[in-house]
Amino acid sequence: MELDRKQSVASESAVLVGVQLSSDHGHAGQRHADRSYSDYDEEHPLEELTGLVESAGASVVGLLTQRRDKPDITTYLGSGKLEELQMLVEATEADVVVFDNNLSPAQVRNLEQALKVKVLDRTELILDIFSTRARTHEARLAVELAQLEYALPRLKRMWTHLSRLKMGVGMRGPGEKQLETDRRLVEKRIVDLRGELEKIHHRKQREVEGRSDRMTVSLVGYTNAGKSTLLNRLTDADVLAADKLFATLDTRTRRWRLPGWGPVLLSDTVGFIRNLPHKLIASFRATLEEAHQADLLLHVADASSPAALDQVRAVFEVLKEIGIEEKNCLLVLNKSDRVEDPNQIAMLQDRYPGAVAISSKTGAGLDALAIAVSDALSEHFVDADISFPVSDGKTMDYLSRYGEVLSRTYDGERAIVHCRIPRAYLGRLSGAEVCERADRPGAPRPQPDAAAGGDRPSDTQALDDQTVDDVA
Ligand SMILES: Nc1nc2c(ncn2[C@@H]2O[C@H](COP(=O)(O)OP(=O)(O)OP(=O)(O)O)[C@@H](O)[C@H]2O)c(=O)[nH]1
Ligand SMILES: [Mg+2]
Repeated sequence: MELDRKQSVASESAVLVGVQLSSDHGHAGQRHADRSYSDYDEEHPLEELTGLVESAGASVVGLLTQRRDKPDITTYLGSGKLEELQMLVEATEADVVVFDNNLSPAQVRNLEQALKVKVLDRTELILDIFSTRARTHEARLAVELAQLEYALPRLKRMWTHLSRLKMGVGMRGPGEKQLETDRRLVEKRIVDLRGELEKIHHRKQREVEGRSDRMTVSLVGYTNAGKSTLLNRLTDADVLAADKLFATLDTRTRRWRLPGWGPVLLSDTVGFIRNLPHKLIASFRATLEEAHQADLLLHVADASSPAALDQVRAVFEVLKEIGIEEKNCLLVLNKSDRVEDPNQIAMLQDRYPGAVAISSKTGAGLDALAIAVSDALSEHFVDADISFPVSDGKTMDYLSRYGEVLSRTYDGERAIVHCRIPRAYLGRLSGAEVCERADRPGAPRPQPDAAAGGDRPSDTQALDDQTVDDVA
């Protein structure tokens, strides 16, 4: 069933509204739904919303902000501010008003009546962006579920929309009976979608578990931080990276040959955002399965953003919400080439010791990143001499494919291969003798880049990168 929601904002002109609430107001019920503003927001209150609106294909023609203790129950804004907004909408001939806050169905209805244009809140805007980006079957189902769950309490309003559009103002809307039928249809579809997504999630769980003998690293982070660009850079993948919020909605996994260690699996994931609607996170559970089961999370942050600290915090919050905050996690400060304030990186590293500064664009810092990842994963690897009959070509192939072969010697009929390989892979070797080296010197150090800010480690260049899981 397709809901004719008419909520897409593509190619429309938008006025943006942000209401800054005192952070400690005790307005139960609405408190959690509202986004909390930070110091950064006070300076650039609508910058992120502008990015979202532009990513949705609309253009911003006006901005309006207000500070309030708590939202007005009928229109969110105070009455004086609402008049100001009416004038702004008229003057700019805007098609739509987008709120940075989350609105109740009644508030949207009242605002639309007063303003005579479509009104969207932050969640609806994010859902709109997601719906235009979803490519895979799974992502489409996840978005549809989130949209319907959002729409259910708002069905009446949608009908009002349709009646205005199709029958003209003043015509009678649908009867209660029609509304009830629709509500039941939507509820049924929600149940079906949940069931279908649950099945996909189980399938995905088994799929990811099936790879549990491989080292897996997941890229997570704020939307637009550069996760896909980093994946592309490290693995020669061809994943869409774009200066848009929520460019990636589907997980991709590629093989990354970690210099000195051998290949690990690297996965891209959907970006996070402050106050990501809870239902949306739940719908994308299957997509986040990789991150759930990863041996290491690379938390990619845009270090050049003035909001970097807030964004890092927001990502940690979402990780907590989806139950994976305790994971082994390495913070990656990306876009170092664009950082203007020389203290910015130091400030972030001070706050998050061990964070690695890189540029996915120029390749600077990728050697240090490889070392940090090797260090973080080193407990999972063995450094060993593996001996097997010379005639056993299969074992040789296996070691070259899954490990990092450092030397090969022969002793009569036996080959002895010095190799670094994930410990879990050893179980697959039959007929080979494994002698672990006790004096393992920690994680191996790849050669430093020739020039600072130069190219990525040469070891990653001549790879047989392989698509492990292309869900497109
Ligand atoms: N200057 C600079 N730009 C970068 C760097 N890394 C990524 N970008 C740019 O940042 C934008 C976003 O990059 P993506 O890789 O799509 O970001 P993402 O984290 O995958 O974003 P979503 O999929 O939307 O969550 C693109 O325009 C990239 O070219 C970097 O190191 N330096
Ligand atoms: Mg991406």
